Amino acid sequence: RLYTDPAQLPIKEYDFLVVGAGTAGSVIAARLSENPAFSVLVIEAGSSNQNILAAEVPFLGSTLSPNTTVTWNYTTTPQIGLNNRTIPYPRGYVLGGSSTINFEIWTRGSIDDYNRFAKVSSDPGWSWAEMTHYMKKSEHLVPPTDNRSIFGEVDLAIHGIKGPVQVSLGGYIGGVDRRVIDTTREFGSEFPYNIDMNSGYPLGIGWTQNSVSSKGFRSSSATAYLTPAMERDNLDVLIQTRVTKLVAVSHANGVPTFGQVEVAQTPTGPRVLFNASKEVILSSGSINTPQLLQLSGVGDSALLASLNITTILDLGDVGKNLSDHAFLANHWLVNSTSTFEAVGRNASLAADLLAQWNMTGTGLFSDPGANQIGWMRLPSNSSIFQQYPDPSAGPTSAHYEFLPVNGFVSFVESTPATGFFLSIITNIASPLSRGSVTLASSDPFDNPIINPALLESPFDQYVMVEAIKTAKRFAEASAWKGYIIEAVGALNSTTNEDLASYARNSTSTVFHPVGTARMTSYSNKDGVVNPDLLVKGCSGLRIVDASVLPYIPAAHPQACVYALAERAADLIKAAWS
Ligand SMILES: Cc1cc2nc3c(=O)[nH]c(=O)nc-3n(C[C@H](O)[C@H](O)[C@H](O)COP(=O)(O)OP(=O)(O)OC[C@H]3O[C@@H](n4cnc5c(N)ncnc54)[C@H](O)[C@@H]3O)c2cc1C
Repeated sequence: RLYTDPAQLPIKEYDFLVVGAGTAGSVIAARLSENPAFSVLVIEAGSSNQNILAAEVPFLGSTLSPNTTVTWNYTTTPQIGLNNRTIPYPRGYVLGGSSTINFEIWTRGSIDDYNRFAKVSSDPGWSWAEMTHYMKKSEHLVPPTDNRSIFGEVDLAIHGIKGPVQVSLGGYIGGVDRRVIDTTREFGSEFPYNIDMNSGYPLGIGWTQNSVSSKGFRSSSATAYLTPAMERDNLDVLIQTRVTKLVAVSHANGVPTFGQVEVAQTPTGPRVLFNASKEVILSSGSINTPQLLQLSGVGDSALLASLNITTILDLGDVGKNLSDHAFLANHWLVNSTSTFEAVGRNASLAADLLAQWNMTGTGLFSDPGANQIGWMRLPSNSSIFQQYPDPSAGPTSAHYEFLPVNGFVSFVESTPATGFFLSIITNIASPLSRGSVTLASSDPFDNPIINPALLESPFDQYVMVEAIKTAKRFAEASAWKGYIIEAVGALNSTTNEDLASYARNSTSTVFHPVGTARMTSYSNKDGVVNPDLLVKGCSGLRIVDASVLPYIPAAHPQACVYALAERAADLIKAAWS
């Protein structure tokens, strides 16, 4: 059942308390409540996901960020790698968390990404071979909204067909799609066609899969997992309520046991306590999970002391190791009048597209907007490897990503009033830079200090310059002749130095922070959680969200987070069966 006020809840003790009904938290709440013997309360700071049109219409998803009522309106610290610019840093503040506001791209990552998780945790359960079960368990591959034949655009054999999240190919083909595919034919050695980047071998260019249903709706962890589970008597969902502290209820031989959370609805509102008889499961995401740990006395004791917070558990890695994907949209002026600008500048066309979506769930608005993705590596003899170690997980993991879009995309500048555009977005897929999340104060309603360290490492700057040069080569294929008019602005630069300067001026993020409560092996004293995701050095507290990933996958991470949460649910069920 859904509650909006902690005072309404009939009971104050549950077997499991889940902090955050986001991507991972909703999976955990839904899977644990499958066992009627378990009672589960999930507490979400944000609002319900119901009746939010832009959270349903795939094409409108990007309008939910930043600075809306469904996002945590965070901003980064001045970024050294970005000429000291600050960047908006939204996270979902709503049931479903970031899966309700994200751009719906569905990529699993590579074999090497998962095998590295298994290696650093000494747990083969996190390997690609073992995790494919959970990837399939979370997804249901469905036809695209245009119902076209997807033969040759996806490998049906590798996908789940019964999972909660509906996954489909973009349902509106037009614009630049054919030109992108034609480029893979003409320049096949540099840009090989990849029939399915979710096979574990993502390198090359292929069709994007999205968390979008066959009826043209966003499929989020709220719609796919939480809402159906809320009919159960043993699952309660409390929204508009922030967990302000995790409380240790006992100590034995220096080991604290967590079993209580404190919640509040406003900074000065009453504090209410809930008890967990089995576990508290922290699923607040890569920013709020380390924030809440630190507020609760779990973290670097020197930092906590400086904020007058008593250390309960000295874990120096809390909030460290923040890894994110730097994002740069490169623009070309094109000879077309049917790019996304046509919709942005024509209210009656937008209204018609919305009406089409409303009536039939089809058309441009049923498509998130980027129908192909490319994953690329630097050549293995790149000079940069003489100075820096290769941060990628292995030869199947990309160093950078390509995202061609039929219009002007930017998180840094607004769309020009005239002209029609092609964007080829270049993202750093395997960054070397590492940032942090630290408390600004001991007030749980204060925003934490977020430093994703975008392009801070010279390695990442080098990769971005190589990615831009590759995008320019891509745009030279004959498929673009007569279509592309010219590159826009500093993209025209020809020296590495000028391209690096352009990158520092124009890069932002694709909003993929992970790693701030990283998983390590049982024998490793560093790290925050063990391979079973229990917090080191205490009992009763587990973390299940993107913060535990020790490295960022070379992929948009939601599919990885769903699979992680599915396995975590099995681990928790097994621990308490
Ligand atoms: C704008 C944007 C676009 C993105 N696009 C893509 C994409 O296209 N493809 C992709 O794969 N990934 C994308 N991502 C990333 C992806 O969505 C996230 O990596 C993933 O959803 C993270 O899941 P999570 O469970 O760790 O955290 P979240 O889903 O963010 O869940 C955390 C939840 O905890 C709640 N919470 C936090 N603190 C508290 C507290 N103190 N008390 C109670 N509740 C709390 C939050 O409100 C939230 O609901 C995008 C992210 C953003 C923000």
